[in-house]
Amino acid sequence: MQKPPVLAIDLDGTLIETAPDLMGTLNVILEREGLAPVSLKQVRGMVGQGAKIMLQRGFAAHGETLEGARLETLFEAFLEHYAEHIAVESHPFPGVVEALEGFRAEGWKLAVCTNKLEALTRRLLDELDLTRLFDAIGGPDTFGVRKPDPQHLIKTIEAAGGEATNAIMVGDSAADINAAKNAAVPVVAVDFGYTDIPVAELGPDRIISHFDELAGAVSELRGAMTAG
Ligand SMILES: O=C(O)COP(=O)(O)O
Ligand SMILES: [Mg+2]
Repeated sequence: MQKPPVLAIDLDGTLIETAPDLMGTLNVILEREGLAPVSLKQVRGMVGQGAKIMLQRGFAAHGETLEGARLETLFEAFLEHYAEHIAVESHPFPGVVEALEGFRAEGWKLAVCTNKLEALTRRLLDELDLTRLFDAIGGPDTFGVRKPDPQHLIKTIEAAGGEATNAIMVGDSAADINAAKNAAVPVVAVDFGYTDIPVAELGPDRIISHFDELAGAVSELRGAMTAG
């Protein structure tokens, strides 16, 4: 029997506007270390490779290299503070819930494929009452691989009950687009997320500016898949 189609979706900057809360915690850590806060605009270019890299980028913005034991200590502090402040301002982007409910009604399985740690992802989705929408959640620690490694995407799709040959990825940054390309999964990019490089330069198959454009983009890609 054919497996159901899977929509695998990135979290930060694609499903959820998390930058304000990520910035809040990053700035608490920077202040503790005697450094000035970073702006929301800066943070939007730092997210996508996981919180540890974001923390390093926050220090790099001040010309500081953060590594070794100090990195690990501050990363622990970051996780502790962020877990307690994960849904202060974070909220789904407009149209997310309606669009995803539409896909579910049509028989799609939905999966989150994120470089945010799985426990934090679950906590955030629980707080926003969104966990119910997803058949699988794959963080970088769930399978021990992280985007742009294609295995992160492939294993997440399989955990949702599907297969990579019958799936579509939605994301906001190079990690997402490259993971999808590496897995030969068509990819839709949102242009309102977090990336230091404009998504148009990263070669996604489609670009959308609102979740109400997702169904149209996906059916175009499905048409191309069956035609090809
Ligand atoms: O935590 C991050 O930096 C990135 O998370 P994302 O993969 O959901 O964008
Ligand atoms: Mg993202």
